[in-house]
Order: sequence, then structure tokens, then C-alpha cells
Amino acid sequence: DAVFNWPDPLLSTLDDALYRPLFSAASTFALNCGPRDNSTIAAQWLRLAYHDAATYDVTTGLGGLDASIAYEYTRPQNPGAGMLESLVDFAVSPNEYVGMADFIAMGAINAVIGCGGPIIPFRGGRVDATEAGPATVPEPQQDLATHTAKFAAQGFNATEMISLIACGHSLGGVRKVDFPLVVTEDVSTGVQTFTPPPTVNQTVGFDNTLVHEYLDGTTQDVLVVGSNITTRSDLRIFSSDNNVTMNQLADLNTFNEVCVDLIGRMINTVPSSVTLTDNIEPFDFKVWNTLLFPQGGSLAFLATLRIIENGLTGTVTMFWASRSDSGSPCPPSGCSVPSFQVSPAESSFLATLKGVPSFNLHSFNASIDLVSSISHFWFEVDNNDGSAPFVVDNNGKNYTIDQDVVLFDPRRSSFTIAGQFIVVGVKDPATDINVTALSTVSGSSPIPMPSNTVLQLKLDTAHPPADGYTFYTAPLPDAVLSNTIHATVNGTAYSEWVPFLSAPGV
Ligand code: HEM
Repeated sequence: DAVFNWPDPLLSTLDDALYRPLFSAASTFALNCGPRDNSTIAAQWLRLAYHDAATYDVTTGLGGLDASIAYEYTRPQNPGAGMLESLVDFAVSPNEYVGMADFIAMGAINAVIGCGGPIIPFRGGRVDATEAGPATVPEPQQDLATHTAKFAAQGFNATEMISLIACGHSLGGVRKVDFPLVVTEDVSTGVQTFTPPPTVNQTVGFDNTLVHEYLDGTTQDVLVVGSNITTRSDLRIFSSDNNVTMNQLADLNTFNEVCVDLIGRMINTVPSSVTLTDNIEPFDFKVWNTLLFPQGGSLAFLATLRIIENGLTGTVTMFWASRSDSGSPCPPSGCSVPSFQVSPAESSFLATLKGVPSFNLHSFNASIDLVSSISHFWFEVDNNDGSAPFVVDNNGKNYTIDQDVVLFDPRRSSFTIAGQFIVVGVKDPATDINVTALSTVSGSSPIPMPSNTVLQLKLDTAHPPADGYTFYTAPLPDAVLSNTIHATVNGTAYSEWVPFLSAPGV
């Protein structure tokens, strides 16, 4: 599994998106297999992921799950309102380090569990395409040889083709408006679902009902029994090995295992130039949302330690070490402060399934000597149960504060709708000052892909120099998602990632 060494913006963002519903609006949408367009959001997300991944070509190593679907969904092989709707679901989630492709992959995982299916492990680090890929998505009127060849190009053999489709077509159905030549009969809802929806609501669970109904001859899958024989692609594929594979999938455990493997491989189908992270499980200890800025004659340092623990029995102390010997430096054992607040934080449904019903957030607010400053920090956790207190120090590497020369200032900045601007403090004395921010901005319809824009910060006339810092500012673009500050001061380059647009206590 992936090891989190703070700050690691990629792993930090992915962990939040996977396990903290607060940070991934979309992660909650597919819960309970909720309906949309007479199908389900989950079905739309799973189909989106497949159509995105289906551009992969094993011989060139190009394509795969790279969000190129954002440039392809208007093609005749990708019809359906669910494509754009699903992309818009994910549009507010990316930042500079995590693109749309990772959220499309997460969407497939959340789709399957949202409809009661098994947990597919998640690996991150996909890279977003900047243009459309080849038009290689299978279509129902194509013959078996064409489909077999297309799946082979995507890295799946003939048996895996049968299984992957049986997994995928567990959810949703075929819309008459998009496939009038496939759904030839009238359907009151406009969608011929692959399996009958439960009568109480519209939702369809992720399971092997389709397999059973196919084998016992009761299926209503229009790609098996539709009156248009040319578009019976599921029938041609499912029966292509004399139903050997379908008979194996009739066992629910086998079905779940096979789907975890194949949908997992599908979402991990990425260009050969991309290296994915290891599996991301909820991190035991996660430092989160640290902020260091000048305030009222000292440096304010805010930090939160997220812990997986039961109840609120533990106490946590934060320690830090000075940066310099002058001023009022910390003793060798470190300056320390207890947490000012411990609060439970909701975990995602996926985290719950992994045995993490909630997290505890231990928040710290330290006042640090301006001159001796801070070089690194760590924590001591006492579970108050007789066991020895232990140190949490970033896997022995310490939580290192790179620099105190260029600091994002959350209190002088403003993130209200009325006026959004970023303020950065630069430590005096400074010459040759150039402060910029790379802002990641949410995309919107018709191509809801994030983009990056560079802001030039100027001397902030509203905030006069204070506490040995001079302030620089720039207005933020609408729909800004996150920022990274880059500065050159006295010939040295500095950068600071600003993942959130708000802060505890601000
Ligand atoms: C030969 C291969 C395939 C063909 C010809 C095919 C064809 C189709 C067609 C015609 C629809 C109806 C789409 C709509 O009306 O919105 C559909 C829906 C769907 N397909 Fe496939 N499919 C194939 C493979 C797959 C695979 C491999 C997966 C995923 C693992 C998948 C997942 C889905 C899902 C979830 C839906 C339901 C979408 C919804 O209800 O919104 N399909 N498929």
C-alpha cells in the first residue's frame, strides 16, 4: 500500500477524495445506487469509465483511462446525456496534482460499492489527456470478431471480454432515445434496463442477476433478446464460449472476484508513460491543512492531525523545533502545545466499508517566536489506556517546514464570493521579489476539464508590512480550486501548495 510522507500533494488529495466526503462532492452522489435519467448515476459513471478506458491500444501503449472522454463524448459511439452529466459531477474535484482521470476512476469504484458491489482497490496518478483519442469504443451492431479484436487491443482476452461486460451490464440499461435501432419496443421509462429494477425504486444492484437471467432464459437485456438481431452483441459475446464463462459467473463470489479484478484492470489501463501509485488505503496518521503566517507579533502555526481511532480517549501534543538559535529558541525537547480541539470527521462510505467509520481531527494552534521560527514539528499521542505514549513523526522523517520566507496568509486573504484574493507574506529584507500563483480552475460544460492559470501578485496596499513581512496580493479567478505559490526572493526560489480556500479558525 502507498505510504504517506507529508506533504505529498498527490497522495494527500487522493486520500481526502477517497475517504473524506467533505472533499469530494461527487463521492456521495452514487450512494444507494441513486437514480438519474431513468437509470442510475452509478451506471453512468461506470459506462463513462469504460468508454474513456476503451481508447487504449496495447501495441502503442497510448490511450486508456486519461479523461480523453471529455473530448470524445459527442462522438456517435458515446451517446447519452449521462456522459457530460458525469463529467460535470467530477469537475469541481481536481487540483494541480490530481486530474479528472483519477476522479473518473474513483467514480467507477464508488459506482460499484454504491450499488452494493465489492470494493475495487484504488491506485492514483493518472494523467489527463489534452485531446481526443482514437474512436475505438465497441458498438452493439459490430460482429463478434470486431469486439474480440477491440477487447484484445484494450488488453482483455476473449474470456475477460465476456466477464467485463457481464460486470458492466449489471447496472443500467439502454436508452431508446440514444439507441432507437436497439430499443425498438416502447418502454415507459425510456430505458430498457439490463435487469428488472426492484419495484420499490428504480435502482438496480451490482450483482450477477443478469448472469442468472441470461442462463435461465428470462433476461430482458435488449442486447441479448432485442428484436434487432444485429445489435444482440451481449448474446454473441456471452455465448461465444458455449456459456462456460457465464456459468462460472453464476457463483456470486466468483462474479465479485472477477469484477474486482477486471474493473480494477480497466481503470488502471493508462498510457505506458504513466506510473500509478500503490493502492491507497486510509492513512493512520495524516497531517492536514497546515498554515504558517505572521500574526500579532509572532508566527501563527495551525495544523491538524487526523487519526483513525475509536472514541475520543486519546490526547495529542504537538512539538516543534526552532529554525534558528536566536530569538526565544525551543529547548532541545521541543516547544509544545496540546490540541485545542478534537472533533470527529465523517468518513466516506468507502472508508466505512474498509472499517473506518470516522476520523478524529486533533487541531493545534501554536504561537511561534518570530525570530527563532520553526524548522519541523511532530506529535506525541497518549491513548490514556495505560499503554506508552508514542511519537508520530512522518515515518521517522519529521514534518519539515521548508522555509518561512514566502508564506500564504489565510487571514489577510479573502475567499468570500464578494471578493476572492490571495495574500502572501514575504520575509524582510527582500530584494528581487517576484511572487506568482498557479491557480487551478474548474472546467465547465461543454469540456469540463480543469485548467491552470498563472497569477502575478503585486504589493498589497491594503495590508501594510507587519511582523517582519511585506504582503503581496492578486485577485483569484472565479471557480478557483487550489493554488500553488511560486516566488523568487533574493535569487532563491520558494513554493507553497495551498490546497484549500479556507482554514480552521479563519
Ligand atoms: C462489446 C462491448 C459493449 C457494448 C457493445 C456495449 C453496449 C452498450 C449499450 C448500447 C449501452 C446503452 C447505453 C445507453 O443507452 O446509455 C450500454 C450501457 C452500459 N454499458 Fe455497455 N457495452 C459494452 C461493454 C461494456 C463494458 C465493458 C462496460 C463496463 C465494464 C459497460 C458498462 C455499461 C453500463 C454501466 C451501461 C449502463 C449505462 C446507463 O444506464 O446509463 N459496457 N452498453
